[in-house]
Amino acid sequence: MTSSTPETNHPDLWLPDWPWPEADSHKHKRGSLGVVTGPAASTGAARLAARAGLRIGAGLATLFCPPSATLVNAAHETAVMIKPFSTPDALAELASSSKCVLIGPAAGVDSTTRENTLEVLKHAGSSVLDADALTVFKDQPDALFNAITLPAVITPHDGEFSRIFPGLLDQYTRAEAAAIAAERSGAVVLLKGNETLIAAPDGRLTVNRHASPFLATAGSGDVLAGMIAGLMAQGMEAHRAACAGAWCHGEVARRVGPGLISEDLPDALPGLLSEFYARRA
Ligand SMILES: NC(=O)C1=CN([C@@H]2O[C@H](COP(=O)(O)OP(=O)(O)OC[C@H]3O[C@@H](n4cnc5c(N)ncnc54)[C@H](OP(=O)(O)O)[C@@H]3O)[C@@H](O)[C@H]2O)[C@@H](O)CC1
Ligand SMILES: Nc1ncnc2c1ncn2[C@@H]1O[C@H](COP(=O)(O)OP(=O)(O)O)[C@@H](O)[C@H]1O
Repeated sequence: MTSSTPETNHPDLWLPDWPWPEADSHKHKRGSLGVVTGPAASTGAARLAARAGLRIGAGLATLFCPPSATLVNAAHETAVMIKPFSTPDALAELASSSKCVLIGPAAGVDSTTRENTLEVLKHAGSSVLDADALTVFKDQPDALFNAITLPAVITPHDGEFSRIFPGLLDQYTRAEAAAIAAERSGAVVLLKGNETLIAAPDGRLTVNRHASPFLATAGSGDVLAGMIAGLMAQGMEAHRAACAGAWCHGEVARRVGPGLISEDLPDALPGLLSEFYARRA
């Protein structure tokens, strides 16, 4: 493959397509986001993501959780809704009524996550896969790639990337590796790092350097996945949503600065979004 030169991420690439609500909008029109949680002791990551998705404008955000996790989620959430499910079939039904579903953060590395991920890919309008939803396919990445037929974004860090695309980071530059991964998987691939590469299967390739080292903290990637899923729930195209999510994630991190914990990121979005809103044509 020839050397890939990525375009630098900037609001000009995606702000014209920002999904602002119309005067006659209502919550269902703004788009519904589902986020799958792990079992009772592993629910925080999905909650971070769901809050980020709601803050970035999804009209509805719902945690889809195993019954054992209902109470712990309910005890934490107010605006985010909760729907328990017991089987992959039941998750398929919930996913069918969602414009975008995010699965992976603290989902668990087991056959349940694998089955649930395949149902999400088949039934949700679009999907974002992160963390354990990628790791569970490390022995059979083609099973994952073959299931990607609808718009999807995958958001691996280097460890997760190497599990499903073994060897690419050793043989190629990060930009080339991301581009090959997007072509191979059929998903938009967002390869996280201090420089984040965002590659689409159609060849678009973007690098995001608008970030902060204070993002090196537990849960910040979960928030990023939630932001991207929240934009896709509102109908934003997958590569633009990934670029917009990465830039906004970096910007709110810069605004929070030292002392940042991942909970701070969603709640810093309204200030940034107000500035964007004032700038719209
Ligand atoms: N609040 C919550 O509930 C939170 C829950 N979370 C959940 O925790 C689960 C585990 O997720 P995880 O990311 O910590 O570990 P995982 O991918 O299983 O393996 C880690 C190994 O991968 C490698 N590695 C290489 N590059 C890397 C990189 N850039 N960043 C990180 N690792 C990198 C490195 O190995 P090494 O290269 O050092 O040999 C490292 O030892 C997952 O379900 C997640 O969603 C978190 O989101 C936090 C908030
Ligand atoms: N040194 C850094 N500079 C800029 N961004 C960083 C840095 N370290 C981590 N990040 C960003 O923080 C996020 C971390 O995501 P991830 O590794 O999935 O963490 P978690 O699983 O804890 O949510 C990614 O968006 C990554 O790009």
